[in-house]
Amino acid sequence: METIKVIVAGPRGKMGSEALNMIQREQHLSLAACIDRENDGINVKDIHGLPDLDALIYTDAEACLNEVEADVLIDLTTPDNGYIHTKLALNNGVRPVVGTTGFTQEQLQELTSLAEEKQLGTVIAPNFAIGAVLMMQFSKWAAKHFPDVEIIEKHHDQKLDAPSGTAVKTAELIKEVRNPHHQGHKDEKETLPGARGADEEGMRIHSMRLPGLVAHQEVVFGGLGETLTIKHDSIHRESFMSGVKLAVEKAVELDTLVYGLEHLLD
Ligand SMILES: NC(=O)C1=CN([C@@H]2O[C@H](COP(=O)(O)OP(=O)(O)OC[C@H]3O[C@@H](n4cnc5c(N)ncnc54)[C@H](OP(=O)(O)O)[C@@H]3O)[C@@H](O)[C@H]2O)C=CC1
Ligand SMILES: O=C(O)C1=N[C@H](C(=O)O)C[C@H](O)C1
Repeated sequence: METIKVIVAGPRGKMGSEALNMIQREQHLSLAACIDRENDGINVKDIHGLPDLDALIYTDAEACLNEVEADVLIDLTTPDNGYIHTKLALNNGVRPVVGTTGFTQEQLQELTSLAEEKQLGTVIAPNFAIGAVLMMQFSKWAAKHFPDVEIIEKHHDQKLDAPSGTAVKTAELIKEVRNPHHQGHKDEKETLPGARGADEEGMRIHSMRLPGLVAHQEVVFGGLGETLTIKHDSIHRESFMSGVKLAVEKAVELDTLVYGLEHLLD
């Protein structure tokens, strides 16, 4: 397999540092550069806590994507910056692999059109953990039989977006098989606003944020005299890295945008 040259945006972050470790472990991946918010021009290996990899850090994303010869950008930053980086990558012939969540539907549509226009493989995956992808697929299957469903996602308290990208994607998959309808009593009233969570075509989504959590989701279905709970827990961010690696390998073969890792699995 040819070496794939990768730029990582957000190298000091919880996910970005895991991605650097993964690149260091994989012989067919090499780090071409990093996009960070500080330490312009410094080598990655000179930053305490980051792996011993030879590549310059850029604080100017545009300059990095313009100057550095790279095949793929892995973006693990924030919703606003991730969107800007993805557009810059596509406009500079670099294939984006995006784990960053919190993009709007309009942004996703715009990026889909841009990837198609440029014919550049792009992977945007709200969750790279294989177990989470299965949890979402199982939930879509269950919703055919149990149309009353609530999603409870639980994350660490540094998370910027709510609901999580995974919860949004789960709801989208369920909506493909579930007819919109109100859940709960027709005269139900919230005495504390928000008590029933977000309302997505009648399906409720609840977001919990606490220190100590990593990334967890339960999809609870209710039927006559029974409930079904489909649950996934990421207890370490290593759980996402086999999916990131797969996305990088597939991005260089694709010529359109793929939204969700399920499209890359057998
Ligand atoms: N798809 C998936 O499987 C997963 C996705 N995620 C998503 O990945 C993203 C990152 O998560 P996480 O690692 O936990 O978050 P962190 O806050 O730990 O990391 C984000 C990093 O991005 C940096 N950053 C912010 N703006 C820029 C910029 N303009 N240029 C370069 N770097 C920037 C931050 O720097 P600073 O510290 O200076 O602000 C920080 O180091 C989130 O959107 C999260 O939802 C997370 C886990 C799994
Ligand atoms: O911010 C996180 O941590 C995570 N974000 C993604 C999301 O929004 O779904 C994936 C995973 O849940 C971890």
